[in-house]
Amino acid sequence: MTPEGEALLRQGMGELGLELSAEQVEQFRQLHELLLQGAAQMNLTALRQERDIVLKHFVDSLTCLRGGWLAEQGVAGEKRALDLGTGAGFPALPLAIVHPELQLVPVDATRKKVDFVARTAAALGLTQVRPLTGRAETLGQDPEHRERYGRVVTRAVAALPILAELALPFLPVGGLLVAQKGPITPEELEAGTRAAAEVGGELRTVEPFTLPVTGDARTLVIVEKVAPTPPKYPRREGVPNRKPLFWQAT
Ligand SMILES: C[S@@+](CC[C@H](N)C(=O)[O-])C[C@H]1O[C@@H](n2cnc3c(N)ncnc32)[C@H](O)[C@@H]1O
Repeated sequence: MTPEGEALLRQGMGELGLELSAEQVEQFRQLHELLLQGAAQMNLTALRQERDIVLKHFVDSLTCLRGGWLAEQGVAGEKRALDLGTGAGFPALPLAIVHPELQLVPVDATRKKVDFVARTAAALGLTQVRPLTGRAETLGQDPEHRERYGRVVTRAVAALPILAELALPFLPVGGLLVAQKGPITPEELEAGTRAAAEVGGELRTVEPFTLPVTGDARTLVIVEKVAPTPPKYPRREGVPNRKPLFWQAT
């Protein structure tokens, strides 16, 4: 990472209220390098420019900390958080760098992405990160994972009605889904609210905000689990996407 990249990282994190230690900056530098190496070998991320990686992966990932829904309450209560559809490790890896006390389980359906996340976490010394290959539909029905995570965080994975069905089964009553999204339409929000209710969730808050430095529009959606998820959810692999609850598949 260039000195300009490092300055941008510090500026962006500063705007989120995070002051990075020299060790954390070094971990982000390594993450940047490994991401570029990985992207050269496989289809890992569309972002290749340093500025984009710093702002749209690293800083953007940590916007899930807004409001304290994830880490503060997560640390006080249930310490395990699942990152649903982590891809190349976002938000899990930046989150693990700034919150080493959080036990993180990044999950993705694509093995080669999960292998990358596992190798990268090991290289960065992030021993609390335990990546897992699998589909949320299957893991969410597995007693080893169902209702076993205090928080589910997810960035840029699916429309809210789909996320509700995929994420809520992992939470016990009282657990929270923290969904990082771009701008959200009233229709998606309405369908998401209905879908959440169907699987035992209640919308807590919808917070529009802008990404530091770039000013890009983002939304943080928090759903609380208020009742057990009916056993039929999540439906089998592919169905939540093909036939989303209360929502038209696109
Ligand atoms: C657009 S990428 C986003 C990756 C990452 N969260 C980020 O923000 O860079 C969506 C990821 O979700 C994964 N995914 C989508 N549906 C999934 C499911 N049902 N179970 C597990 N992973 C899923 C895909 O394999 C893909 O890697």
